[in-house]
Amino acid sequence: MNSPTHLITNVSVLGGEPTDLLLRDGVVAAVGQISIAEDAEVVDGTGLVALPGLVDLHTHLREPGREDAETVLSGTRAAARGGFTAVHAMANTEPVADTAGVVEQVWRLGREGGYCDVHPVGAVTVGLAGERLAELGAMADSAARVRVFSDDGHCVSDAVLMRRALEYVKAFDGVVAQHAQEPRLTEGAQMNEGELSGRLGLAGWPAVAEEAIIARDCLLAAHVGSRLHVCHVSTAGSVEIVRQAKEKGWNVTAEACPHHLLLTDELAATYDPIYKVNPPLRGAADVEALRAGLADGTIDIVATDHAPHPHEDKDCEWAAAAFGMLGLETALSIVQETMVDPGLLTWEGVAERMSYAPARIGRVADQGQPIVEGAPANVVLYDPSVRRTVEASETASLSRNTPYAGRELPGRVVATFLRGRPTVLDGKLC
Ligand SMILES: NC(=O)N[C@@H](CC(=O)O)C(=O)O
Ligand SMILES: [Zn+2]
Ligand SMILES: [Zn+2]
Repeated sequence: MNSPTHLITNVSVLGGEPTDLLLRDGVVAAVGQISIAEDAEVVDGTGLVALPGLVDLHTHLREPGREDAETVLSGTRAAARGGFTAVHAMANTEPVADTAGVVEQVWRLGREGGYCDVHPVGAVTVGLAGERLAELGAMADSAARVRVFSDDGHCVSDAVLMRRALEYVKAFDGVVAQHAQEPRLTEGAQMNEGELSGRLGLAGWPAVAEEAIIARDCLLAAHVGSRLHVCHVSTAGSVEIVRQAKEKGWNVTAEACPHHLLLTDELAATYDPIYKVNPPLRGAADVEALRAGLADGTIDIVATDHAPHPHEDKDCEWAAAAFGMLGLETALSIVQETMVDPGLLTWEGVAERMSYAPARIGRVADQGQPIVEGAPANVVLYDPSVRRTVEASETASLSRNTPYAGRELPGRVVATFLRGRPTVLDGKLC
């Protein structure tokens, strides 16, 4: 696609001294003092931070099957508004993304939309049923070039299947992304297990149900010499297990979600299912451990777990409501609030955890690169100085289940460029 040349003036690349950026023919054509570029559209970058296009390793797009909740198009528009230039689309669609045909369909829809690259995640087991391995090799060899495999929404709880999946993906340098939830320990679980779940009369989801699977999978990954990625780490104990695995040199990576960096289980006391998510919101000590783990690199990345649900699946009593919350359009603001503003992460650190590292883990070759001459022009312009009140109705998502409605958050995505083409300008979708 031919895109106009853009000259971004006086912008701070990753928090550095203000400079100019020329985006031409899909690449960063020049960085530095740029005096003239007659053919360029000028974007005033004063006060803005330029970051590499964000890469999400964990997004639910709901197409095929639940197009009432989200489509590839609506979800990638929300992604662009959040500063993302690539997302990994989770496999728990209807039908499940467990064949080359389905992953190619999702990949193609992403290309047609043009808002954000879509890298489909392949299911580990047929139908997410946890019984037989899906055709991992065929998905890897397909046009979608799948490298991340996950039964997310479900845990691959059978240790033999998990071992086989870890062994199988080595052939094409893939990774198994585990939704760590021991099923027997979480039957009927509704919220974090603790004093509060007892008081509220909601069945508890204990930390050990997450930690036991993470510990097992780290051991399995080490045993077969494969790559493991841990989805949505939510407890202090999980951070500790991942830290130990890394100290042993095992090939384990982990993600934290914005909501687990900000919100705690006390919100369940509202009985408002907007706060119902899997894994559940945990305690303040867990939030603190996640932030510290993300700061020191134990937790490699931030992933949104953007999980759209239509109002009929959320506007009901807590026990009947679906698990999950929106995340793409607020992720960067929450990372600013919880990590950058308190001094736990620099903008350089944000680029690592929201762009470079997720692209590396997902083996996305053409994204997650520093903003230097010759690099693909995947760039976000972000204004960290403003504050805004989140309005659920303003989302580009087809669903409205943001837990931040009415909350004031810092920062705003001003522009997003995908290979030099603006997907967002002046804060508006192009
Ligand atoms: N996170 C959630 O609460 N829900 C996700 C599934 C998942 O990520 O496990 C969904 O698909 O809705
Ligand atoms: Zn999950
Ligand atoms: Zn998920």
